[in-house]
Amino acid sequence: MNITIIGYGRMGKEVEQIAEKRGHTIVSTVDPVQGLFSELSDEAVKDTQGVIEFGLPEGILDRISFLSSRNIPVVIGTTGWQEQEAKAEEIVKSTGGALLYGSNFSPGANLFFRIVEEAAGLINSLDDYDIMMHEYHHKKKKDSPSGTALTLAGKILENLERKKSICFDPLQREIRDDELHIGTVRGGHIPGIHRVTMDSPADSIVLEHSARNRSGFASGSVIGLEWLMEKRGMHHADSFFRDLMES
Ligand SMILES: NC(=O)C1=CN([C@@H]2O[C@H](COP(=O)(O)OP(=O)(O)OC[C@H]3O[C@@H](n4cnc5c(N)ncnc54)[C@H](OP(=O)(O)O)[C@@H]3O)[C@@H](O)[C@H]2O)C=CC1
Ligand SMILES: O=C(O)C1=N[C@H](C(=O)O)C[C@H](O)C1
Repeated sequence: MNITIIGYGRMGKEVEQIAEKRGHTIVSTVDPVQGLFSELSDEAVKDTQGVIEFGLPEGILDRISFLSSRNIPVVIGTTGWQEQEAKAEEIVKSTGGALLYGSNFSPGANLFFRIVEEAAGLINSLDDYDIMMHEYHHKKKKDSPSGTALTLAGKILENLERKKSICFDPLQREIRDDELHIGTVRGGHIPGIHRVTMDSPADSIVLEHSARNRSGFASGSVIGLEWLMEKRGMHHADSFFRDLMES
């Protein structure tokens, strides 16, 4: 398949390598500084069959609208735009395009989401256990908490009745029993660690997903684009990984 990469930074370059290994061709890159094209245009996508974006949230709805109205399927890994998801869905629906969005495209993290959902559900009847989250990322990361942490938190809130909302730093008060605290740390070169701790007076259970590098994120996004080619509408990575894990 002929692919355009939007956002030619750490992830864009990793996607290029993995896509080529899977037999695809990168026909263009769009990035204000490092791309063959500095912005999305008809010229940038003239030979393109599908797009993978790992960029910044600014202008994301314009890019979705551009691609969807030209019937070019797009996989979006960019995080930090969750409040615009409903609008994106409307755009894709009204223009008849195809979009796959996920805060974390690594198969391991998606397996982790399912394990955490199950664990959160199990402690519904074990009131002694509180639950909390930590995430660690490299110092260049722009959004906080990470998209993955917000996805995980959403899954915990859906499955554990006593948690009703999320809170994160700065924290200058006690945690309420119905709050899920997310601690975020930035530093060094960490590709991404997400930890869920269930803590009781007697013991502590720690579940953790730790990315060794960015290859998992990139390969999931490329396989996600292959999956999306047959589809229309806006899809969440959950549906894609459910298909992958259950096939
Ligand atoms: N879903 C997933 O599995 C994963 C998601 N991510 C997310 O992907 C995003 C990118 O991460 P990463 O590659 O590490 O970040 P980088 O900063 O290395 O790369 C982002 C690139 O996008 C460029 N860019 C900014 N605005 C635009 C635009 N409008 N059009 C095209 N390109 C643009 C940036 O240019 P400039 O630097 O000049 O601004 C930069 O080169 C983040 O949101 C991150 O959270 C990361 C890993 C996995
Ligand atoms: O910016 C990153 O690096 C990552 N971003 C994603 C997120 O915000 O969850 C996925 C992964 O954790 C790496």
